[in-house]
Amino acid sequence: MTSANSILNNPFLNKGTAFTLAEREALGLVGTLPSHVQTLAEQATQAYDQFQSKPSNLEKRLFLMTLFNENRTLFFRLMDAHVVEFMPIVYDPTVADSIEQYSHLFTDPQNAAFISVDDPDNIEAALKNAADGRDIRLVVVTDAEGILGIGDWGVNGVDIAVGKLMVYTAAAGIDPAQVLPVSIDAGTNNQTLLDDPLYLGNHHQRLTGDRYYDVIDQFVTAEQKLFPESLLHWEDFGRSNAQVILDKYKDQIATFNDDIQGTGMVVLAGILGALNISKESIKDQKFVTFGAGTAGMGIANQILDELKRAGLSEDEARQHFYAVDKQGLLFNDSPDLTAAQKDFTRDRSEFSNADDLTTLAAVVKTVHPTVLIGTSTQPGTFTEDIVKDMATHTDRPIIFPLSNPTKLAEATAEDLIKWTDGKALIATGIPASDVTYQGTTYHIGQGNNALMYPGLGFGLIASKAKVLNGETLSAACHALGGIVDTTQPGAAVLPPVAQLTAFSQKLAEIVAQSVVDQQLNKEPITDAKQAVAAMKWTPSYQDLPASLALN
Ligand SMILES: NC(=O)c1ccc[n+]([C@@H]2O[C@H](COP(=O)([O-])OP(=O)(O)OC[C@H]3O[C@@H](n4cnc5c(N)ncnc54)[C@H](O)[C@@H]3O)[C@@H](O)[C@H]2O)c1
Ligand SMILES: O=C(O)C[C@H](O)C(=O)O
Ligand SMILES: [Mn+2]
Repeated sequence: MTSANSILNNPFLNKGTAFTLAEREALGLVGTLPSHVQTLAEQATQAYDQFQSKPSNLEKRLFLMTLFNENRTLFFRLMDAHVVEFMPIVYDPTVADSIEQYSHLFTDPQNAAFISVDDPDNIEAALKNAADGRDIRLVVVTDAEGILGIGDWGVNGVDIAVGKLMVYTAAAGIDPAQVLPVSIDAGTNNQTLLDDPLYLGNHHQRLTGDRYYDVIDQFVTAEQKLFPESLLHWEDFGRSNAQVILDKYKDQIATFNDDIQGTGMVVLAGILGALNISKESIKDQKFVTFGAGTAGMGIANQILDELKRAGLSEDEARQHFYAVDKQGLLFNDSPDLTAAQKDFTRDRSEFSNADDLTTLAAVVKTVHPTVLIGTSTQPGTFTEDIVKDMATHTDRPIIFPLSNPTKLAEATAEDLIKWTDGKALIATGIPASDVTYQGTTYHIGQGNNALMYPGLGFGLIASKAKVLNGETLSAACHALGGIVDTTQPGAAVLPPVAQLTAFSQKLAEIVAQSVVDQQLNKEPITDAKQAVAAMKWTPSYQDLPASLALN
């Protein structure tokens, strides 16, 4: 006989006060709940009132996480109704605050799997125990070396995996019982954590080199063995590991790196949206990527792919890029280039002032970019001078300050609109309010991979994709075209988060169709759209089998 507590404490089964009298009778719950039976809608109203009474975003998040820990159906019902309001609370930017304080605020492991590099023999056991018999189709894993732009947060970073998965369910409708957040605790180089007696992770420096990659490999092997139908999503790994890991597994299994590919997709989709507004061709653009790290180079590669699809040769396409990092413009003789950066360097002989190109200001002044992307983690670096300089050489400058969270953004949307007299076509990493300037209201798209990865991932899972390739990524980037009415003055370059559910569904269908068209599905599928519809979970209470009481 299952005890009342094992049902009430199981967030995938629990209905709380919504258990009917008959269910209470059948499941051994009589007398364990107040008498009045509520509907899900009534529970949602009560919970939303409590949510609103919380004084800060972090407290709002803690309240929502309590609900999430207790009752997934109720949590997602509420998120469904308030997605625009909840996104910045459960996800970026408030998730950054919760990560920084994770060890001090800890109350619940949230059904995540915690893998320690000090205990490699138990990797499979950790995944199995955390899954607890659930049919896992989606794993988000982080080692938290590069959380957003706030650096190394060790085991605290598990919250980003939990947060990304919340967005997956809210946006695309993956069943929350089919997902697994995973933390790989490889140690941390964050001295504050190492010095903190309450820090919940391994108190030692990060494991590196072959021993680290061996742990990653053991994790992938166990993950694929236990959950052969799952998609593996990598999040916030460090710059020196993210691309290496992706390259190792991308042709073997269904996997993607969100910071590289998810970000590349949302930026290309945003640029396509911007070019729809300006009526320009992508072949006429000059791209400066400021912050040539994991995201910056993922973006450059996705745009490069688009230029080649538009008919440019590899060499011609590469001429459109100027990658800027700490050293300034990256040249083929710059020291300390990463493997990804080497593909996007310039030759000093192209510039009479090559030695002066050590700052973003000098690069913009010399190159006259039409598109400026920020993934540098350096706040305020898109200065008024730089932006005004850019705007004197192009009619509709495309400017995406994408560094997260809020405190790290290269510029605010409001300043960019003001400095360019309303000409800039903008997307920001975190949500930005509308900007009203000289009688026009400008809507600001959120250039965050959250617009893309739920639909991408769901489409791959629903179509049982063997791998994700460039063809499918490209199809997904073009999927959002037409959703925004770009003829409206002040139109955003990307669709609003308010439509997240609708466009994630469309994206998933396009991704699944691309997989099926290329015969990359592991099992036969006759109708990709139908496969997506069949996989979709909605937050409503299901009848619990009476057999639960007899287990
Ligand atoms: N909006 C989105 O969807 C999205 C997606 C991914 C990453 N990001 C943001 O982009 C930022 C970078 O993330 P990442 O994963 O690429 O990290 P990363 O560490 O791989 O890359 C950051 C790069 O910026 C460079 N940099 C640091 N200081 C600089 C300076 N003063 N001038 C020029 N370059 C400098 C670093 O050398 C590094 O190459 C983060 O803030 C992250 O939140 C946003
Ligand atoms: O997590 C986000 O908000 C986007 C992105 O993956 C990031 O690392 O900043
Ligand atoms: Mn990320």
